[in-house]
Amino acid sequence: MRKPLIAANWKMYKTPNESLAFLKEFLPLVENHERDNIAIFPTMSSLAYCIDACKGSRVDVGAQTMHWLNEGPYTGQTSPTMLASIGCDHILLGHSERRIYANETDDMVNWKLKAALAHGLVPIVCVGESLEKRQSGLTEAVLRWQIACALNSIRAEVPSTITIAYEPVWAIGTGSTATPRQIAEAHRIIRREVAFRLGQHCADETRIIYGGSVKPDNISQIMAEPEIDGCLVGGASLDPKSFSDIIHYQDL
Ligand SMILES: O=C(CO)COP(=O)(O)O
Repeated sequence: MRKPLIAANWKMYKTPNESLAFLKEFLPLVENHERDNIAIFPTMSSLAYCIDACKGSRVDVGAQTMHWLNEGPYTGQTSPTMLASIGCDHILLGHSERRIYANETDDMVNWKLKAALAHGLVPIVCVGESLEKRQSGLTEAVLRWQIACALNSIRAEVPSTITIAYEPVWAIGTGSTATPRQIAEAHRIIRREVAFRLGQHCADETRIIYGGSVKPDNISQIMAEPEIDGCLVGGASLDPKSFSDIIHYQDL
């Protein structure tokens, strides 16, 4: 069935030296951890160093964004070919901070998802409603729309490599985590939409993870919901001990 994924999104934190110092402490802490997949998403400048440092470990490494084309006159961009060529195997797509601050549209997320699948990168597609949309009763409409756009003209593949991250914008970096019930409800909406687009079999295999103020002290309640297949952690993943505690939540 769906093996959980616990992932760290480091956003714009950590120089290469700081990333390597993190890994030096963190990798021994998760050496024998087999229950979950583990991934880290460092900044572009740390990516190649982290890929090298994680070789032979249980930790996968991905980029936080990419362009959808292989090359071209696009200053500042990195292509899927370039990521694959340095051994990068995961890619975060459509994070709300990219949608808000880099004007990433639903169409771009769809193009990037197609490019990721074509290059064998494991995509994590982020969706989630703003506080305003939730308060207007539009959570379901937003989630269905974002999923429908992201999956537009994508063919179902079994086994499915697509992971969806439900990240309500109002819970990111705010300390106000969504309740396990709210998360489970959103995950059911997402899975129904994936089933509608790609078929039930594919939807059953699609991992849906949660992100938004996940911490060592709330991870157990979140993971207790069977709908929740893992977490995407921001702030609390920057410290090796804290991220390791999140991963080992069942053992603490
Ligand atoms: O955006 C997130 C992960 O992608 C969540 O960030 P925080 O865990 O800092 O709320």
